[in-house]
Amino acid sequence: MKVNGTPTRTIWLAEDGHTVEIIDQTRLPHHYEIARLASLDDACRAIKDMLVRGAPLIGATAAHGLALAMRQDASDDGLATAYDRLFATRPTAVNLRWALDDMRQRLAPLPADQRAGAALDRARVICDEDVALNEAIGNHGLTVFRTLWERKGKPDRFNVLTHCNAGWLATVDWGTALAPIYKAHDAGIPVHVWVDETRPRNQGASLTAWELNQHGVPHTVIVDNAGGHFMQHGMVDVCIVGTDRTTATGDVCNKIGTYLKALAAKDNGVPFYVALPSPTIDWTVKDGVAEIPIEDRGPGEVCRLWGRLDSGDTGWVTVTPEGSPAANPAFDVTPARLVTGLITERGVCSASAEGLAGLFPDRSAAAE
Ligand SMILES: CSC[C@H]1O[C@H](OP(=O)(O)O)[C@H](O)[C@@H]1O
Repeated sequence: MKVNGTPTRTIWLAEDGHTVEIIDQTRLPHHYEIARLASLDDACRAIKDMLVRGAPLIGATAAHGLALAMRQDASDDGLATAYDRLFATRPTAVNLRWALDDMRQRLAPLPADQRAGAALDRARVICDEDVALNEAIGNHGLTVFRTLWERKGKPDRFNVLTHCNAGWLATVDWGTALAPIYKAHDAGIPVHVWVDETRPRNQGASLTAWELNQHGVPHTVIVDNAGGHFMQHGMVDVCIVGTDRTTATGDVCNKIGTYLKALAAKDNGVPFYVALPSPTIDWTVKDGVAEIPIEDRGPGEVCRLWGRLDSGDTGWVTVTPEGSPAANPAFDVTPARLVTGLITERGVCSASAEGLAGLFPDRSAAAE
């Protein structure tokens, strides 16, 4: 996508041909800053501290982290250590495991002196494939949105509600849940987006709103608790979210609060779609609530907010009393029964084992 009219991605190879540059998402929306990753340590910190975030981008950054690690220590021990350190950064997004497993199985058979080059080549392919997957999701999602909009008589405003940030900032480019929004907007469908702020890290207020501003998409930032109210009043035509891990049976793990949005959508007859690139499917898991590890990011994100102060400086504000405990599960699981459909790069299917097996017979069979 574009930033101030200039095409860009969220992660790219620096001019030196081996270090990596990223958009530092902890500084948005008030500062657009580029950070450089030159080592395995840099890549681990970028993922853990959420300079980069979003399941596909976490995977892409981990792939580049392995490539940086192979320049430092391409031995078998070096590969194992890099895999383990990157894997330990964040537990929920399955793209992290997918990318690390993909890289390891390609690097392990190689002589140590070939690993750094091969890792960089593969990391580039993972990034390019992510862009293609997401644009395909955008195209399939456009068809869903156009059908819904036409069924409503082509109103002069087509209201889409989204949670967290599953835009191009969560991927290498295009995004997943926002890709259909961009495609619909560009196709002339009068999209308006209700942007859930998404406490505690405010990925919606800080990142989705920033993205939509950059692309000129009409939107309104709302508190997380307002979505059900707008649905009750007929002001939401469709919900679309991303996912960090979707099970082989269609249970969807996503940012905390997604489950509550899906419950409200079900209660109000609002279609609830999930944008799902196939590397985010965990074919080894069937019961999302029981089996998906939910990251706990600690009380600090609940007790403090980062933003621009009235003075114009940016900084932290504490919003809870000293000594009040806080709980901070970063994700929840929406059962498949609450999901209208999964929008994948291969098309749209029901949130079910049959639906996913129908689109991905090769992957489903391999997981049996
Ligand atoms: C397209 S994946 C986006 C996904 O990742 C976000 O989590 P985080 O910002 O903590 O990495 C959120 O769950 C989004 O839906």
